[in-house]
Amino acid sequence: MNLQVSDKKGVKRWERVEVKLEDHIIEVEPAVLLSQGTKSNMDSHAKWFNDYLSKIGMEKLSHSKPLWEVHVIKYLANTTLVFKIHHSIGDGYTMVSALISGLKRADDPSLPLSLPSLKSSKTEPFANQSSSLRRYLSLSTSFFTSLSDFARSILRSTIVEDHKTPIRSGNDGIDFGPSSIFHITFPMDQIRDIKSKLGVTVNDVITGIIFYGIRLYMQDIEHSSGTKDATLLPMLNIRNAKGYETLKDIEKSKGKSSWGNKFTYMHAMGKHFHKTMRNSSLLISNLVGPVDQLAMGNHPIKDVYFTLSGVPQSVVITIISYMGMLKVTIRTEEGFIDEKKLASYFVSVLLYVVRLLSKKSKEHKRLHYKAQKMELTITQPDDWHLHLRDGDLLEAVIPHSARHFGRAIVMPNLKPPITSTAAAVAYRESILKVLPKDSNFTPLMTLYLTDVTSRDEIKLAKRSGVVYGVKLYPAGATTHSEDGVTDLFGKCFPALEEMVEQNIPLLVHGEVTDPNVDIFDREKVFIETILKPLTQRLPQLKIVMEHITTMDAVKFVESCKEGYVAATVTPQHLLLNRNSLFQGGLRPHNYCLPVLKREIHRQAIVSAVTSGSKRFFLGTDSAPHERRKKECSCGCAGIYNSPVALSLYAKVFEEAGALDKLEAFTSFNGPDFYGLPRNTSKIKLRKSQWRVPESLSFTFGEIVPMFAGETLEWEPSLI
Ligand SMILES: NC(=O)N[C@@H](CC(=O)O)C(=O)O
Repeated sequence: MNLQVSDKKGVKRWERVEVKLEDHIIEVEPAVLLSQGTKSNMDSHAKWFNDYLSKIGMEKLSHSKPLWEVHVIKYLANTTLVFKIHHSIGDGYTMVSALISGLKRADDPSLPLSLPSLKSSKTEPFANQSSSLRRYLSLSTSFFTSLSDFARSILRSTIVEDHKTPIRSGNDGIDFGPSSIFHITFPMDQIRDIKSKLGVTVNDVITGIIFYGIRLYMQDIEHSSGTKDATLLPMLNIRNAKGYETLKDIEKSKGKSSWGNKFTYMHAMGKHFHKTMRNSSLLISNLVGPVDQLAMGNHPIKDVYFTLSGVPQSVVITIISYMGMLKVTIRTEEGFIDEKKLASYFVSVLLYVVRLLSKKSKEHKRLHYKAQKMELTITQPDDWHLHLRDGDLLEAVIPHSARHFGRAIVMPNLKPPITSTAAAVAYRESILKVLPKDSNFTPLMTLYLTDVTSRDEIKLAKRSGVVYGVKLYPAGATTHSEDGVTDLFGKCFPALEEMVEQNIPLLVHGEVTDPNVDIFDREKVFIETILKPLTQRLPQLKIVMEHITTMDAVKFVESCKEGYVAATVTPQHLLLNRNSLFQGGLRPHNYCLPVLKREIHRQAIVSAVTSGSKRFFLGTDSAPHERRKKECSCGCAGIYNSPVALSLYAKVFEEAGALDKLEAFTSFNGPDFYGLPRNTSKIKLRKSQWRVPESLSFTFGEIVPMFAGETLEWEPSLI
């Protein structure tokens, strides 16, 4: 082993020295520290381990001995080895080769290791299309893959410094400052599937996902950062090796790859490189690891990852594949990055790409279907979230729902609210009384949950046969929610337990009411602080998360057990983003609660409903308010969409190339979740243009419908 020494003239050279193992092997006993552990040993170990990595990352290797250390950490039955190796000894490829040389396959030590392919695939269904996704993914790496481009980028960032952004603090001393490390794991199959569909490389896919995720994160933290300079420095495997070589082969240079730090060698401007790193925002490095499980002696290796320390960036991303999984390790400057949020963007982007591609492949089949089908016949839909109001307003709006929908879950937020079964029965009578003649429309009633709703009331509701859900309005969240819940986990808990017994779903307006929480974050915070604990405490409770508006809600619903948690989705949250509130001026008729969100959230919801998942179904949240109550200094929240809802849902599914999924969303998933029979009658959606009226006039005043004055393409009619 060599040690770097300087002679009298200060010239540096390597000198061979004897290795004293005891100077390099450091045994650590975290168990001692764990005696002061907090809530659970596992958590405190993870925290301890993170801090330990941060600490050893901050310590420079001693130059009085060869520049490597192995830290041996024993925790319960597991042993973790941390190899800390100076970059002058070798680059990642060399080091992993060296490591692998001493290891064998866990299943059969006599078999050679297999590596996944890095090359772009031959099967490229979308490769000939000018797919923007493909261009985007390959652009993000090919930008750097030619040496001249890379050199130019190095020169550029040697001189020009990136802006300070949510991913670049620009602080001095990040290199050896404290850091946090966290991981995300992606299945390689998913990455490979994207790679072959787009005809790009695995590197393209990974870097594309990370680059896009980073941009979304930046914009989320500070919207204006979307236009700021942020240079991504990918240090991808440039050896193009077909497989890992043994240490001996590399040493004898028998192999195609030579020992050493290839990365620094390739970029002859090594001395500029540190500056380049300092001026740029993000470093990504990836390695291909073996597909098979490795073993050290008789001990199978569960997990492998690597990271870089002494790097002057606030975010360093290192990636290695192992046993069919891609382990992404994200090392961040401590206290500067919201790592959970960053990780959730990477996951969301991956899911988004997967969905988009699966839709695209189905689109091929559907093109024919779409061209031919100028008329769709589907089972009559139901509306699983509807405000019918009472009195004149009820009489005015009921024909619009009754015309096309078979049933509707009728919201109880009247003045006063429908808090008892007796009130629900009476409200139902008044709805039936004003139904248009010959209408088969069936109102499904709901109770308004309050802090005093009793177990007996829930039992009565079930026995009545007309109540199908209990609505949770957090007090003060939306229109007529003043009498809503203030103590869900306390005063309301017996009623919730009874709902489990009676198999009555809880219908949730999912927003916190804390005025200190930004209005655009209220759904997300509600999920974290209310819904997640609720599903943990009452896993058998059926929950419908009403009118979801965010990617977070999609992820939450998808993470829950199917059949227990579902969501309704409105036309406005599928078609509009928050820009629609301010287009050319304030747009009160696009104001509803939960308020419209960013485009990325809209896209996530569209992907979710058009994916064919059974967890999402139609709920218009059609909420009529008189024009004068919307166009005033403090306008009501609520969009009136009953007359246009079906046309708009059809538009969304058509644009997503998913018309074949429309019927399940409008007519199957809802009754299946509620345990009710599907409708037997049919409706027709004809592709013909019709104009939405500017407003609807009644004796008491006007209501402005959603998309007033606009032309829509799908026209529904009962058969
Ligand atoms: N959606 C709305 O913005 N308003 C609804 C109540 C609700 O569902 O939040 C209403 O009753 O007006």
